[in-house]
Amino acid sequence: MWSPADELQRFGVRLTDPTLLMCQGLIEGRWQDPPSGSTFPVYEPSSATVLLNCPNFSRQDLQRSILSAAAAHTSFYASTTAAGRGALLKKWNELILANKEDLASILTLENGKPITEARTEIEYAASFVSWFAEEATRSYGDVIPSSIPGSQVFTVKEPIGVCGIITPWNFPAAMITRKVAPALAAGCSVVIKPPSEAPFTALALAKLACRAGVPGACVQVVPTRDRAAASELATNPAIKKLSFTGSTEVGKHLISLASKTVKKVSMELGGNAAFIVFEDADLDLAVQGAMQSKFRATGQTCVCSNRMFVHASVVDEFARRLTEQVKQLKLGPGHEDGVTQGPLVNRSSVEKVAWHVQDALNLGGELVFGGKRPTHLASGFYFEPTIIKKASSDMAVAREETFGPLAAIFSFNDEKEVVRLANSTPFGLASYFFSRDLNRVLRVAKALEVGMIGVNTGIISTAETPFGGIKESGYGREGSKYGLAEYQVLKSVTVGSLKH
Ligand SMILES: NC(=O)c1ccc[n+]([C@@H]2O[C@H](COP(=O)([O-])OP(=O)(O)OC[C@H]3O[C@@H](n4cnc5c(N)ncnc54)[C@H](O)[C@@H]3O)[C@@H](O)[C@H]2O)c1
Ligand SMILES: O=CCCC(=O)O
Repeated sequence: MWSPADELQRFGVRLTDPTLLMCQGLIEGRWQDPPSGSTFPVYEPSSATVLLNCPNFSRQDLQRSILSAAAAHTSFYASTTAAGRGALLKKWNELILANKEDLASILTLENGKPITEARTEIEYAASFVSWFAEEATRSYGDVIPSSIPGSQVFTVKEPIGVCGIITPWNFPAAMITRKVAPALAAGCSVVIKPPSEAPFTALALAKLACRAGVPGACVQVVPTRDRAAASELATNPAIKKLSFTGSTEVGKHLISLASKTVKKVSMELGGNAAFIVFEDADLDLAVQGAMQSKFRATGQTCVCSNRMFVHASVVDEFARRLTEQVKQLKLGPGHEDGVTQGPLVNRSSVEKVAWHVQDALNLGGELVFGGKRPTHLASGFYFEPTIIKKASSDMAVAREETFGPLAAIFSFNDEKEVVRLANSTPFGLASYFFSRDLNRVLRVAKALEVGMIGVNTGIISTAETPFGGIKESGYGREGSKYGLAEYQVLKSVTVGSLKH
């Protein structure tokens, strides 16, 4: 009998557990097809061919999913302790790690990232599950001395209810677990609308959650390509919390929809990270940080450095050393041995990078490396890792995130000037800077208007670090000791008329 996993053999991939690849949604606790029979194609980015067709659910399907998630939430919370939910998450974490190779294979096929990076993402995704397995049991309230004689005040934290989860394609596993794990830890149920470019990793993760013992109706996954249908998660009154990761444009639209029913909202939106190299920096460390923060996921992360500001006295040497490193990158299909840079996710992403490069060159930028689509990989969504010097504020790359492998190098002369340039964007997600001067480190860290800063490092993403932005990069924090509260409400209880 045909199974979706058979189709992967066309791409040279065999899963150890073929049942992880699901071409159905998980609704009302059951794996099912859309009543309409509708599907949409999901592409394999290195060949630009159809990987598989995914079920395309409707607004009505989302409505029944939300209804059943509401009933499931009530019994889930009533029948579990915090320790019990922690145990379910621990089991889920073990299953994710035990199935890392299959999950990474599915992720690479739908997203394009190299298999080594996909394995790292699965470990990163699992780290949120194990983190919140522990946090579940550390959700403390307060006892507050009352100003009213004979009264006592205490607080409890309760699950907010059904959560709508909408995630992007660039981290098909980690963006799911960073939201679902704290929601389940708090005792909520979730309805997930996975990215239509990469829905199969989310479905596989949900399958493992069910195997771990999470009730299917508490972790529903409803793929759809219909944006109007997906917006049900922002409008339906039974959804009490909307957690969205994606572009600022879509985030703003969803905030306005969610405001009609005053939902609690978390928004992890776009960035435009500055990466600053001061004259006193360790240049080799700065180049290493640039490689980590620029070329991870082929430049398609919200925390990717987008504008590299390098002090004029070291800019040529920095560009030379960066070019040496970029020459070592191997571009190709994610499943091929030794590949370090995969394709972009789709054609429009390639067009955006090509446009940013052309615009920079038209406005006086100097091409140092790359700059075009590679001719030997013409069939996929590829763009060469690219370095441009002499970037300036009038270029598109200065205003918008490229979301691709373009390192645009600007030069600067003094600290105040570069801090002003770094902050001159509506976005405020992440920044990086390199300096050996402790006073400068503290001064600049204070002055940068972002939610996350990397000092002398290009890696800032871990389960224990609060993840999130300010300004138009959003609000709310994921991961860390703050992540659980996003899925809880605080209730205060005043007990009066106490007799002594
Ligand atoms: N801050 C963060 O943590 C973070 C993390 C990853 C990505 N991002 C941002 O995400 C963007 C790239 O991802 P993308 O292209 O998938 O973003 P996107 O905003 O186009 O889509 C994100 C998700 O929203 C869905 N969606 C789109 N329109 C919708 C609508 N009208 N109603 C309901 N759902 C809708 C998409 O199908 C997808 O699942 C970048 O801007 C990136 O910076 C931010
Ligand atoms: O793309 C944004 C998320 C990436 C990360 O968690 O480091």
